[in-house]
Amino acid sequence: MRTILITGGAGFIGSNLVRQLIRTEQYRVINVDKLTYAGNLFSLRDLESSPNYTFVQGDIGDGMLMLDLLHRYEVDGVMNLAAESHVDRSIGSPGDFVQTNVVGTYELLEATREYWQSLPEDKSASFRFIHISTDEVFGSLGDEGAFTESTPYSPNSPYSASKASSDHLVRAYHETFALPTITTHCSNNYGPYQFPEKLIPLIISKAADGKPLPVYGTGLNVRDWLHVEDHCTALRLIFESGRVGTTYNIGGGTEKSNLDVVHSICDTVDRLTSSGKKSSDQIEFVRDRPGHDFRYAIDSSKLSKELGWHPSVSFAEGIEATVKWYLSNQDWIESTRKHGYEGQRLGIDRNDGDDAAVITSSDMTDAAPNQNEDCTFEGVVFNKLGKYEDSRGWLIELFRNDEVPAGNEPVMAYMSQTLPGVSRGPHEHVDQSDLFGFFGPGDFRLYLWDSRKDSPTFGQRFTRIVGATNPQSVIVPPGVVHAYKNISLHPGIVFNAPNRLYAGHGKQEPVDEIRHEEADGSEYQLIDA
Ligand SMILES: Cc1cn([C@H]2C[C@H](O)[C@@H](COP(=O)(O)OP(=O)(O)O[C@H]3O[C@H](C)C(=O)[C@H](O)[C@H]3O)O2)c(=O)[nH]c1=O
Repeated sequence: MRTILITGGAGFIGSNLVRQLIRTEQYRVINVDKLTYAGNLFSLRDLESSPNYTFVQGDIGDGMLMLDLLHRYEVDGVMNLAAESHVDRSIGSPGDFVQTNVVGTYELLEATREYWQSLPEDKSASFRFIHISTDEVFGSLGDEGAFTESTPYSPNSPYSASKASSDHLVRAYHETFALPTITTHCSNNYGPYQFPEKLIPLIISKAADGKPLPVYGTGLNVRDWLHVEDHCTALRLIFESGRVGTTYNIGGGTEKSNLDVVHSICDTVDRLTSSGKKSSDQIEFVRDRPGHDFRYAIDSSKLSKELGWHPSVSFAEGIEATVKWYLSNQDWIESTRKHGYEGQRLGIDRNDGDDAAVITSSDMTDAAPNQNEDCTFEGVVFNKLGKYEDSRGWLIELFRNDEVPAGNEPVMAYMSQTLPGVSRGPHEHVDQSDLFGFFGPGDFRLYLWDSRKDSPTFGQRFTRIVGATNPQSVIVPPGVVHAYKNISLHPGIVFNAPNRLYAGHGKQEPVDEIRHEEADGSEYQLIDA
């Protein structure tokens, strides 16, 4: 039995690979994963009791930990799947990609080199370092042709540039130190356990929930779809018999335009849910991804000739099984939400430079149906916050007492930071009105409920996305229950200037707050739509 250290084994491809390797009963797997937003131990709960499976939480950038694990478990090979992998996120926060994909791979290579050089000859000869990369390092194709192993690198996104950099490091460690490395380049994977920010799981979830289906640009961009199970089989074969110092392309041989993929998903969702609706009516063409590669296609003939690998799952079977899996694994989808991602658009040009999660107007409609409607609750006043920018930075006027409606003039001010996915409230005040400022960093979903029995809008709810992408102030009068949740990927800031002192003069009086957070069966639930 060989022991493999899999990095990123709690991610999409990683967790499928861990499961496949354990199933063969020929491997012991040490899974080291940092558990970022995309790493999910829920994906591997069926393996928790397996004697051949060990999980360690850790970062590939922690070279000491990597070295310790390699020695402690007497590892026979490394398969490096730890990576930041979402192109849209790399537009908002390229630094995370450089850190994990470039610096992390370097630290892992260094630890592996030191360990490998300490091995006895027989063990060092059979040792392998497999680096899992992407076809995106080759850039974009026109209408014709396919990427081969000799296609020159031409990465277009911070994501693909960071993967290309890591590929070069891996190659250099082979050329310079003779570390037995192999690099693989795969096309777009799909299948179970894929984080629902990627096209296929995103569209399945939104189609099933009756939400708008965002298609970037014209929808004519082409991807070559590879079922994750086929990808993992190829990785296993390459680990066992691949030629050291070379690279292998792994593609599904299934080129499809994004629009075709979305239509296939819609048809499958409609058939499987027997809803009688036509999900494709929900398709919305939205602003294109910056630097959007037009077409990817992979020539896997080297892998087929040398190792006899061929994809075995057709797109028709694969998409049917994948849609079924997502429809019947709602608990897994829920488990991905704890880091605050709820299907919002990522990766549009940043408009104020402070947040990766940037939401377009179409997402706002999607996430909060009344985004563009006025709030009709008496006394609730929204105000768009203007940002004055110059070469030094920006300035926002949060309120002016010559503009604040009489009776709401602030007497104190404070700011709070709220972590991604975390909410504050719901609560209300008997006497106090709040004057909130949401201007970033962070985007918040603000919830208001009118609980004033004598109000014409009594019992109604209003939600709006406010913050970095939609800077707004809002006055919330007494009797209006309010809550907000940070729906972005970074800590967010909220300003508040109430018209009453917290706990009164000298903090000697009762706090004016009716809290509904803990109330059982409360009507004030933070439900998104
Ligand atoms: C999320 C989303 C995507 N798209 C388009 C953008 C692409 O043309 C296509 C697939 O997008 P996705 O982000 O799922 O995947 P790629 O950008 O092709 O990259 C993926 O495949 C390679 C190999 C990797 O290496 C990446 O790690 C992996 O994320 O659908 C939309 O039209 N709407 C959407 O909401």
